[in-house]
Amino acid sequence: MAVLHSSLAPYSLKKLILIPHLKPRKICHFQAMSSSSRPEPAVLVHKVPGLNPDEMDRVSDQTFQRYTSSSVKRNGNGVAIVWFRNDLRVLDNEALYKAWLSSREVLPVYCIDPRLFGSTYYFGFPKTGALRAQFLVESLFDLKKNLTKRGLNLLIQYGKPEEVLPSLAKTYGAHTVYAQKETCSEELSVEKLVSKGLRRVVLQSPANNPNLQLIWGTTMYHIEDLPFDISCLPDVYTQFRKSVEAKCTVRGCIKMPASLGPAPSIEDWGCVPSLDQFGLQHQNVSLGMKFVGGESAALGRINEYFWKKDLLSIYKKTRNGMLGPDYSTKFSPWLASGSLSPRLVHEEVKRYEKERQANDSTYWVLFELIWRDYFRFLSVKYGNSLFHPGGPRKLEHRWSQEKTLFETWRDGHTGYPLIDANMKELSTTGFMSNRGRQIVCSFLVRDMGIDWRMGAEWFETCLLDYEPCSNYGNWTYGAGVGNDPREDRYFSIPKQAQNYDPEGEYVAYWLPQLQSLPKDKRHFPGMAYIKQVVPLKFGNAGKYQNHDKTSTARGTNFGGRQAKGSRR
Ligand SMILES: Cc1cc2nc3c(=O)[nH]c(=O)nc-3n(C[C@H](O)[C@H](O)[C@H](O)COP(=O)(O)OP(=O)(O)OC[C@H]3O[C@@H](n4cnc5c(N)ncnc54)[C@H](O)[C@@H]3O)c2cc1C
Ligand SMILES: Nc1ncnc2c1ncn2[C@@H]1O[C@H](COP(=O)(O)OP(=O)(O)OP(=O)(O)O)[C@@H](O)[C@H]1O
Repeated sequence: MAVLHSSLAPYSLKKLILIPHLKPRKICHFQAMSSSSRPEPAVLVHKVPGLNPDEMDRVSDQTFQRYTSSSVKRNGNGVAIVWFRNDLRVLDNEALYKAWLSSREVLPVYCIDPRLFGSTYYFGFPKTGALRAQFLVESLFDLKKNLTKRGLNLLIQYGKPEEVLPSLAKTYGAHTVYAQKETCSEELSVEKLVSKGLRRVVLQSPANNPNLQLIWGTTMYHIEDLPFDISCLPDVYTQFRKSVEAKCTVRGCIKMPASLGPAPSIEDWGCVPSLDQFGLQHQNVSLGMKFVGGESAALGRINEYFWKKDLLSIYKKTRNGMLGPDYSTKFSPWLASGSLSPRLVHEEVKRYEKERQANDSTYWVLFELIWRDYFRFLSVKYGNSLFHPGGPRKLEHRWSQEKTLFETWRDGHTGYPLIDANMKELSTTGFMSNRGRQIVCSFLVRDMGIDWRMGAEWFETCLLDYEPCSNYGNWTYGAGVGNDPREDRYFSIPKQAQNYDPEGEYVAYWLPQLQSLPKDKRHFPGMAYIKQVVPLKFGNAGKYQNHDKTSTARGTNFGGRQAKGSRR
């Protein structure tokens, strides 16, 4: 399978794949592996959230108090395991809550599954890039801290869940493994294997009868509250939104007990791993935004965006921006890892509307979260077709898989500053604005004619907020193979540049060589910049355009899993 980027070669996790139970080297202090022990970068990097550690602790403690109840009573027996997946939080975590209710002791576990550090399906990119891995490490560290504060801890195990969990269930005599339900085939197959592994435990020691309980928890609207059967989910977003808004209510957050302990007695809970244990090298964020992983940071970001800076009240006017932390909520990395519950965001929006103001902007954050729900539910309805070239609509289209051309897009060398700046932001920070994502998607698919799955898989590698449903859902939508009622949604670069970066500030931030140019030349700098690798499909960039068909990058196709892709 082709691995594209020679500098990404150390991503392979051969060591861990060969020795799945490899004991991690101990690094017990987060400082030892965080960027804070490294030299400060020379240029300004915005930490998100921008709160200092004391403020973050205070905000997190206050939010925990608000969503905690002392009146819940536990009435279970024995040991229950919580298998943490993409729900790396304590608040509003139904799997954790149910495990606590049904037991006397809770064992929280996270499995570092080597498959997460393998390759993407068709094109062999790293499945998890270094920036998202760092975000995961920070999230685990924070989860361990928050669980410990509540009388538990987090057992971090190296290996496949289907091997780790049955073995733990047997050792600790657990009656149930609780986990958040996933919806895409890779995760569903792991769920099946875990169930199978637990059944084997029953055969080996019939007194011990552990089973897997999967609990819905990723969306704002609960799947059981939808006003239609999931097989009848409306295909068009607006119909879905109107239907749920009219007929469903968002459930309130689960109030968690103040103490979740005790945990079974375990001598060595282990430490949070460092990046080299995933076979990855630390990547310093040198420009743009550095997101801090974990539930405490997520709660800090809500506080900063809603209450401290009052940005929620102007969200609808700013949300299409591209530069800096303030134009949008930036909740997505925490929502994707489950450090933040969408219901908690909903409840905080409602509290803000009551205590400060309700307007179009406060509503619009919920409107966007409904998009997130929509893509999640679509994955249940459409299954793997979300990942197939023809998408849910099974549309036939001949895509190019030209490697060299794709690489100009991936590396930000297309000759179009708006594309190049966005792609550089993605590889430097693991984030790109929603506006940017739509523009680079349209360019790859419609101007370059490249297979949308190459773009989607590159996003899968890089994004901090990577989440299969939103990523592949948006890519199929942008590529015209999803359920977009508008055919051929083309994003014209000159028009997007004029509307969303009229002064060229964004492109000059990411491409410093443009800073000395007059503002009106920054998007089409002609000879002062790289040659454009392809002409625009609906060009019209007038005198600024510098395309020359002979300069178009041409190269070989990818090896990848061509046959599999093209048969659809
Ligand atoms: C090609 C492409 C790929 C994408 N891949 C992902 C992905 O892997 N993971 C991901 O979370 N989002 C993805 N998005 C959606 C969107 O770009 C990000 O959610 C958003 O930019 C995150 O920034 P924010 O939290 O500041 O968003 P805000 O504008 O503040 O929105 C609030 C929240 O609403 C949700 N949301 C907003 N827009 C969308 C959308 N179009 N689809 C789904 N949810 C949305 C997100 O959870 C977001 O955090 C993708 C969009 C495109 C066009
Ligand atoms: N969490 C995920 N992240 C990324 N991709 C995923 C995820 N879950 C499933 N997929 C994708 O789903 C697809 C499953 O493969 P495939 O389409 O071949 O299965 P299938 O529909 O069962 O195929 P077949 O009908 O040939 O058996 C792959 O493209 C895989 O990458």
